[in-house]
Amino acid sequence: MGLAAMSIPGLGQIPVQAAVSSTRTISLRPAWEWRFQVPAGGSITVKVLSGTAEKDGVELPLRNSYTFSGIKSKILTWHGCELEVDGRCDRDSVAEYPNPVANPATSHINLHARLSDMRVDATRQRREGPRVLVVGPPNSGKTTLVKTLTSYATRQGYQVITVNADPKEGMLSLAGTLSASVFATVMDPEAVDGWGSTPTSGPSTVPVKLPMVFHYGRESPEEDEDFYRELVARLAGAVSGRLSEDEEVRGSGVIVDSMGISEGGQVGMDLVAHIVDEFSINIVVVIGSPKIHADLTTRFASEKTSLGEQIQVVALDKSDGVVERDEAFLQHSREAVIKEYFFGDAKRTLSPQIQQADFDALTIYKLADYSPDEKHSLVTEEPSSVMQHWTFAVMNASVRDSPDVVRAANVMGFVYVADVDEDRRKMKILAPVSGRLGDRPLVWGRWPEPYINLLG
Ligand SMILES: Nc1ncnc2c1ncn2[C@@H]1O[C@H](COP(=O)(O)OP(=O)(O)OP(=O)(O)O)[C@@H](O)[C@H]1O
Repeated sequence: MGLAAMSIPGLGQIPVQAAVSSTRTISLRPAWEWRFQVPAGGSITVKVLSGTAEKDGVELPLRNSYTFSGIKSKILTWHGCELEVDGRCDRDSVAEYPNPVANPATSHINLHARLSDMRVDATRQRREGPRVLVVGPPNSGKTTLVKTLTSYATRQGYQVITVNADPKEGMLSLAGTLSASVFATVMDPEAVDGWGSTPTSGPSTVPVKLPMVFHYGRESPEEDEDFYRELVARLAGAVSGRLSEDEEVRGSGVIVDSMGISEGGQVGMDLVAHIVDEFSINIVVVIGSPKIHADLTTRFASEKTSLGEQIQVVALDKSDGVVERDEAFLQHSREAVIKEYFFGDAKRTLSPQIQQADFDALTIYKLADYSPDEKHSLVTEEPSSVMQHWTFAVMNASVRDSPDVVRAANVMGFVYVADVDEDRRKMKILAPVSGRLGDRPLVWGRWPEPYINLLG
C-alpha cells in the first residue's frame, strides 16, 4: 500500500499512512516474477501461500515468513504461486510473460541443465566439472545469475565452488575482498548480502559457509591491476587445491562472478582473460552484450584450457528487471554487511569484543599508492585518528613476514577501529572474537571509506 495524500487547505499535501492493513496477496502465473524494492530503513515480509517460488534460485518453502530490507530483487515462480506480502515497498511490480520462454530466466534454467549434464559426466569420470565465468557490462544481472546457478546446483546435491572476483561487492565477506567458498547447503535468502552470513562465530540456523578471502582494498580491479592479478592467481590456487582433494567438489565445478566491464575496454578484457586462464574456465557466459560476446569468442577461439578443453563463449540476454543501485544504496548494503559481521542479525546475535591496544603493540600496514612504474606493496602506518571507523583486515601471516607476503596472505577476519586516542597512544578496537591483536599484521585498505560509527 502506498501513502495516501490528503489535502488540507493552507497546508498543501500531507502524506498520511493508509489506515487499512498493508497485507496483500499477489498471484503469479508460471514464469512470472514479482519485482520489489525495499529501502534500507524499511522492511517487508513475504510468505508463499501456494505453488512454488524462488529468490535468485533459492526455493522459498510454503508458509515460511521471510523478511527483506534494503533490497532490490524479485521472486520468480516456475509453476505459478500466490504470495502474501506485508509492508511497504518503494516500488513493486509484476512482470508478466506470455510464455515461460519470454522470460530470460528460462535461459538460466537451460544453462543450468547443460552444466548439470557436464557435472554428471565429470563425476562419472572423476574429472573436473564445468568452470564457468559470468561476465558483462555493469548492472547486467551477473551476480544474480551466479547466485541462481549456485543455488540450482546446491538443490541438486552438487557442491560447487563459487568465486567472487568483483571487489566492489563481497561474497560472504566485506566489500573490497575477493573470496571463494564451497556451497554445499542452501543459501540464506534473507542474508544481507544475498549469500549467507559473513562467518564470524556463533550459532546459525543456515550453516555458515567458510570462504577463503583475500583483501584487495580497492573498488575496481583496474586501480591496481597487478595486485588484482596476483590475488586472482592466489584464489585460483586455493580453488584448485580444493578441487583436487575433494571428489564431489571436483565433479561439481566452479562458478565465478566478475566485475562489470565496458564494451571495447582493453584492460577489462585482459583481466577477463586472466581469470579464464587462472581458473581454467571452459564456459564464459556473457550477459547483455553482443559486442563483448563477439570479442571474447574471437579471443578464445584458438585457446584451450589447461585441461585441453575448448573455451565456449555463451551469450545470454539481460533481463529488463535488473535495476541500478545508486551509491547511497550500495553504501547501505556494505554497512549492513559490516554490522552483521560484528553484531549478527535477527536470527543470530553476536557479541564482539572491544579491546584497548597500545599503538606499539600493533602492526598496521596500509596499501601503498598505486604507481605503474614502481614496485608498490604495503607501507607501515603509525596509528592515528585518521584510522577511526575504518575496518582492517587481519591477515593470516606473521608480523615478521615481508610486506609482499602479508598483502597476498588470506584474511582471517576483520576488526573495526572504534576510537583512537593519540595522546595516550591507545586504540579501541572491535573484534568478532577475543584474541591478541598484536600477533597478526593488520591491513588498512583504500576502499570502502568508513561512513558510519558502528558503535554510535
Ligand atoms: N529480474 C529482476 N527483477 C528485479 N530485480 C532484479 C532482477 N534481476 C536482477 N535484479 C536486481 O538488480 C540488481 C543488479 O543485479 P546484479 O547485482 O545481478 O547485477 P550485476 O551485473 O552483478 O551488477 P554489478 O555490475 O554492479 O556487479 C540487484 O539488486 C538484483 O537483485
